[in-house]
Amino acid sequence: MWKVIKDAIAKVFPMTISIHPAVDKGVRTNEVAGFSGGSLTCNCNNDPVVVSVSAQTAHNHVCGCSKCWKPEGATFSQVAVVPKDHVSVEQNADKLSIIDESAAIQRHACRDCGVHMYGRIEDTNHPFYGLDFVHTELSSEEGWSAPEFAAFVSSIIESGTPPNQMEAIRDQLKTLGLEPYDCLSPPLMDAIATHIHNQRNPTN
Ligand SMILES: N[C@@H](CCC(=O)N[C@@H](CS)C(=O)NCC(=O)O)C(=O)O
Ligand SMILES: [Zn+2]
Ligand SMILES: [Zn+2]
Repeated sequence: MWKVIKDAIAKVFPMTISIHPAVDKGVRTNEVAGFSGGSLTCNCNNDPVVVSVSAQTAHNHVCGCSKCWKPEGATFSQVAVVPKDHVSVEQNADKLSIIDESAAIQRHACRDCGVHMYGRIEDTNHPFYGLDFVHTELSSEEGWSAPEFAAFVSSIIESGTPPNQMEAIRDQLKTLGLEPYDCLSPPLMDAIATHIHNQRNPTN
């Protein structure tokens, strides 16, 4: 009974949550044509890890999965991809360690502040092999590609979001122009399925 009342209250008075600081006040589409990257810096005050990204990112999105790094207070991570040959660690590489060696995306995080500096796929058969995952909010440069959609939205429940807030959160994402999906966006899911089909049906 109490749950029914709580759900009814949540419906009438939807709470707005912090999706991510980069989008909470509206998605800023300040992408610059010809933008060619910048530096990502971890949150350490001393000896920060610095990673150079020498290309524009693609498929920027917010991700609700429990594995992607989120800034303090954010419910979603903001994450984009870039060819791995355009990612290099410039300073304090010794502070990096891989969060989970068995994960498809090997997230290289700063041991001191916990920020994930880049996620790399080592499996050459993976659909996204060759792309690194990066959080462009760690850069002071302006011009990065803007987030386009929200991925793994239902997964925020795994990190503690009450299920009765999901409808309001999906509405909040839609209002921001970030279409919510419970996995990746249809074009990316199609790309994954195409890759799998082609692997199973080699032409030569
Ligand atoms: N429901 C899971 C979803 C995890 C997941 O599949 N995350 C996606 C988006 S980042 C992925 O591709 N993960 C691969 C990996 O973490 O290696 C969770 O929240 O932990
Ligand atoms: Zn750090
Ligand atoms: Zn994720």
